[in-house]
Amino acid sequence: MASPQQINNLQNSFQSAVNLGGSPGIVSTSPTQSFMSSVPRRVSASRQTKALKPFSTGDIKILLLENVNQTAVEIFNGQGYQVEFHKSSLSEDELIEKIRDVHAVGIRSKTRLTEKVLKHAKNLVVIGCFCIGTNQVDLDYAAKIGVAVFNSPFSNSRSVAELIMAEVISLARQLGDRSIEMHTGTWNKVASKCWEVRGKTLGIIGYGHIGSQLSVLAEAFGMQVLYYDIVTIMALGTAKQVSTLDKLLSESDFVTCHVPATEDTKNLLSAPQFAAMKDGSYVLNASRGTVIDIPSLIQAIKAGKIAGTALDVYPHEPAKNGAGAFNDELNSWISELVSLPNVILTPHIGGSTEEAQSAIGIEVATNLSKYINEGASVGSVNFPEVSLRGLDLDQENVVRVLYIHHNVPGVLKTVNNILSNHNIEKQFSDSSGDIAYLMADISSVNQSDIKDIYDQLNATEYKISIRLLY
Ligand SMILES: NC(=O)C1=CN([C@@H]2O[C@H](COP(=O)(O)OP(=O)(O)OC[C@H]3O[C@@H](n4cnc5c(N)ncnc54)[C@H](O)[C@@H]3O)[C@@H](O)[C@H]2O)C=CC1
Ligand SMILES: O=C(O)CCC(=O)C(=O)O
Repeated sequence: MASPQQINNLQNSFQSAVNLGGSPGIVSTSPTQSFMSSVPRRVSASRQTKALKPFSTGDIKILLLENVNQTAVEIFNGQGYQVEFHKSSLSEDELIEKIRDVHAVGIRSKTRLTEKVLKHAKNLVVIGCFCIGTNQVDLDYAAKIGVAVFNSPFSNSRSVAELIMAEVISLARQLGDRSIEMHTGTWNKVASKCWEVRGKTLGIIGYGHIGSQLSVLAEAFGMQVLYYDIVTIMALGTAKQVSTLDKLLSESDFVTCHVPATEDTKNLLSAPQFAAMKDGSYVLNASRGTVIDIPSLIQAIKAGKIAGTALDVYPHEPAKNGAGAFNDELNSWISELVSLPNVILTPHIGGSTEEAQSAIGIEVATNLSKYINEGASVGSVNFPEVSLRGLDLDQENVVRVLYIHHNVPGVLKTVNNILSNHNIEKQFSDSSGDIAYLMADISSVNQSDIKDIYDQLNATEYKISIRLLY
């Protein structure tokens, strides 16, 4: 586990890598019982900017599920937030109960934050997906209720790429089967249908962060790389982009999926696609369980068309670790799948390495803290990206207004009218679809003005949510 010093160093390098300014101080969400409490301000030694801090950070409650890395827990504790940590995901009913009062929730890929669940969140400001995929969250609904969602777009990409590379070789050499045989006392020294990967073609569907990392690794093993993507992407090394999925399928010895879960990628590989593949080729999936039609894959393996598969993700996955959790009640075809030769199954561990988890913990917890403390939404996946530079140390009586609103004409006029008794030091506004986000630093604000500003903004017809930081 990383030491506090290592976490500090990693956090510092993360901050400078993403070039996020601002103060590391303590803040809260909206005026609550501690709204007027005077808390000493903390100041960043390095940036010399004023820490925004409206009221006690003890008010900020963070719910962390699915064994989010301890680096995140330490960052949140360091901010003075109240952290509730769970190793596994929760049932929908438990989640609804727990999400009611929290300001932030941190999840990985299992927890479904649906409209039904989010409707029960009364204080929620931000969601952290401590992973790459965000399909488990209703992003549009979250934006609609003014909740920003952050993820970690690439901290585990290398880990996934390395796992896939290991599986490509394992499938080619039937390592899974040989190992299972040895565990049951069977010595089966065979070379038939076992291959080197050198000179073979790897077909990558989705040439994003993971697909492109994998491309480099595969070439280092002497493989040729083809990729198919819906956007034109510059090839790394001597990889070649192909214009159709069919071309990739018909020319590849190994086909691996690295696309997000969307309506378009649902059953991207099904019976017709398996039929289009080379005889004796292999299929790998470490993206999402919806991307491959597994019953059709089972038929293609049984027919001898596909020589093996490595799967890390499934349409339904157990909520927690434990014996017996992966069974036909979860997905009706599991016993059929496990009975087939050269099938490597892993429990969604593509991104599960110490390096990836620690980096993800730091990245997402830092972004969440910055959003809670300063309102900076840069890097959010469902929100307009807005940030303001930090306040100077000597600026007194300054309030930062965070106003999330419907993207309709007339808002700026109304809001600036409300703020017009004060000096607007700086202001930034951006929109994304129906949602817009305005940040403004206003000066010459007395403590007694704050509640009045809040009430006036709260009464505007366009408002989705408001926070005032000072
Ligand atoms: N097994 C695991 O533990 C992990 C799984 N993942 C999954 O892998 C997915 C991919 O991750 P990244 O490479 O980081 O994402 P990325 O967003 O960097 O790349 C995805 C690529 O897929 C392409 N794409 C989208 N729809 C497509 C379609 N219909 N056909 C072809 N290409 C399409 C995009 O244009 C993009 O280039 C994630 O969305 C996540 O679901 C990510 C990390 C860990
Ligand atoms: O590690 C996890 O829980 C999820 C990994 C994953 O699938 C992702 O990052 O999208």
